[in-house]
Amino acid sequence: MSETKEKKSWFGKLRDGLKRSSSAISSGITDIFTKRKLDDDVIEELEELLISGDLGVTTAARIAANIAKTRYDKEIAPEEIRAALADEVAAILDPVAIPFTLDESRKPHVALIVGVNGSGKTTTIGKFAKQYRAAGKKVVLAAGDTFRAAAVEQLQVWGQRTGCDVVTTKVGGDAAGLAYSAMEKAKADGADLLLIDTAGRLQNKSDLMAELEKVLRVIKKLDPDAPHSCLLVLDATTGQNALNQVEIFGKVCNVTGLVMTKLDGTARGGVLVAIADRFGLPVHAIGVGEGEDDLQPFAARDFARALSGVGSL
Ligand SMILES: Nc1nc2c(ncn2[C@@H]2O[C@H](COP(=O)(O)OP(=O)(O)OP(=O)(O)O)[C@@H](O)[C@H]2O)c(=O)[nH]1
Repeated sequence: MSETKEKKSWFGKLRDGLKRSSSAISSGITDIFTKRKLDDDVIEELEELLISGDLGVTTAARIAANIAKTRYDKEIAPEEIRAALADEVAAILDPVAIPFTLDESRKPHVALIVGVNGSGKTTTIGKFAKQYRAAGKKVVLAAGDTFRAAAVEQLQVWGQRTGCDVVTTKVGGDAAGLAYSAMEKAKADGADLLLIDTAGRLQNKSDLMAELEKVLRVIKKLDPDAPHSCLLVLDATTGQNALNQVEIFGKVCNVTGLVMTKLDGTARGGVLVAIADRFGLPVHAIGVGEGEDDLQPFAARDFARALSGVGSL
């Protein structure tokens, strides 16, 4: 496939995935801006539209004000507003669109994957494993969500599918001990990347903190610089709650980057803009489906255009 065709199909997929997020914003813009001058009422309506699209109160207000700056008191076509919105959103997202990179000097590069239950951690690990295996890297997976037998099995399936060894322990086993064994194995095998799955139990915060802290302590015994990455996986469908998750996990571990999953079929994709604006953490990748190829590097401008409904009419 040519590069342009590949890019186009990826943009098409992103646009389709974000359809529910973008159609409300896009048709809302048409409703607000058809045959009306951009005055204070219109600015307020635009702001409300962006808030309902999960962009967050502060971010929505700033974007609406920026768009109004050079257009006040003029009749503006909806397409121009959509394009201006895409520019504003891209300006927020551009600085955080940073791909996940493997530190080749580490053997292994240790990445801890955190996030609440069901956010898509295991699936994301599988998708990353596939990408790095395809690039010829040796990858080891650690089934650190020892509480759920299904989570361990799910990771084993990904291991088989991608040709990666999976380190497991018995159900209910010690997650920190498991992480230690996985690191020993990854080191002995000369692995390039160790992806450690963790249990996500936000409803029981103190337990979660204690367990993650223990995992971190134990990993550092084998490599004081590890984990070299701590990736927080966020489920886009949780909307504004994702902001709390960034705060809570940020208190437990030094989150180095974000992956946002389930951007397909949610109307809440705008939350990524609110998160980028508030925390400025790198967004490495986004998930737009359950399949193994549905994890894509985060492309700020494409996302901004898809979310704003540019090019979809
Ligand atoms: N539509 C869609 N589904 C996804 C995506 N990523 C993950 N899923 C699905 O979300 C569900 C939960 O994903 P998991 O990877 O099991 O989530 P987890 O965070 O490991 O969950 P626990 O093991 O319960 O902590 C699964 O059914 C996945 O197939 C995505 O980008 N889009």
